[in-house]
Amino acid sequence: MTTLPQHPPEGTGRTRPSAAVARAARTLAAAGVGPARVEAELLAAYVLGVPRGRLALADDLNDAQLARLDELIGRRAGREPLQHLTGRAGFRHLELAVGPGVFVPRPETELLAGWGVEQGRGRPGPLVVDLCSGTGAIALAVAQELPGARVIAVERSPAALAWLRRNAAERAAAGDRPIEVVEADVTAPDLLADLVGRVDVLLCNPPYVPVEVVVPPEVAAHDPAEAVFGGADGLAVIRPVISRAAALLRPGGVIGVEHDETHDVAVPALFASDGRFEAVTEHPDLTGRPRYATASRRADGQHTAPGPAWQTDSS
Ligand SMILES: C[S@@+](CC[C@H](N)C(=O)[O-])C[C@H]1O[C@@H](n2cnc3c(N)ncnc32)[C@H](O)[C@@H]1O
Repeated sequence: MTTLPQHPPEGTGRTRPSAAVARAARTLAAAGVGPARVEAELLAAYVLGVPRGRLALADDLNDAQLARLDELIGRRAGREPLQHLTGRAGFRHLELAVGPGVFVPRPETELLAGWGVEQGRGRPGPLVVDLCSGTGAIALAVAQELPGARVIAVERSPAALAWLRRNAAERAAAGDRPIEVVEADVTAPDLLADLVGRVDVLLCNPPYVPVEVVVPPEVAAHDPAEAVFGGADGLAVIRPVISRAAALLRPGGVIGVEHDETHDVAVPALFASDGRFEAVTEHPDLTGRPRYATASRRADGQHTAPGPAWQTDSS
């Protein structure tokens, strides 16, 4: 006969992970935070120091661990971002350090980074620039997935730069090719002056939410405003970035810019009307919402008359 292990009930110094997770999930669900079960599991796994997938096999929580989980669940119910509680955010194959003062990288941006990686393949020793780099998510993903690339990350915020430098150092210590960090305003007309006509792939996830838009509490209270809001129409950073990209890119070089889901016409139109780009394409994210626009610097390096045409990537 098989004897099942007996687990003591809560209040006796040990609590089964399943019981702790169930209670935590109820608290999060009541606060309207979610997916409650997933987040409860992630925080319980964090407290126990195990991967989420090993939670069912983990030891019971002792009183100190249970108290720690209760504290974290309370803060999450108060809308502190999950990634600030654990101090890490997953992005493609990376685990980045995050916290107050820096924008938490979002899953939808993984698509733009992946597009950049694909564009860099086949170009010998490509020069890749990540504007508005934040944690360095895009730059570091490219550096990891394109080991032959020279990658430059540009950021203005001192607080974000501290996280960016920390992540860059962590990844270099882990063996990835080091990236170069530049402190600069991406809207400056002379941005990266020594790279004019030399950049192969330029990627940018700028602040793009129109200032009047009401954002969720996690974003309003914990993402820096300068990382989120892009002026009255949301295009205040994108406009100068597109113009400067036309100077920085080599003929045939490419650019990808993430944008607000309401800008599926406005951003392609900015590329088309500049006259120095071709192959302007709008891309959806995994939920089907318009998410980023891409374009290629005209191979002849010349201007065209402003053109109206762009396409939508429906693949
Ligand atoms: C939406 S966050 C993107 C961060 C990161 N690239 C990512 O995808 O997670 C935008 C970033 O741009 C930075 N930023 C905003 N305006 C800037 C400017 N004019 N020059 C340089 N960086 C700027 C913010 O500090 C923030 O880190």
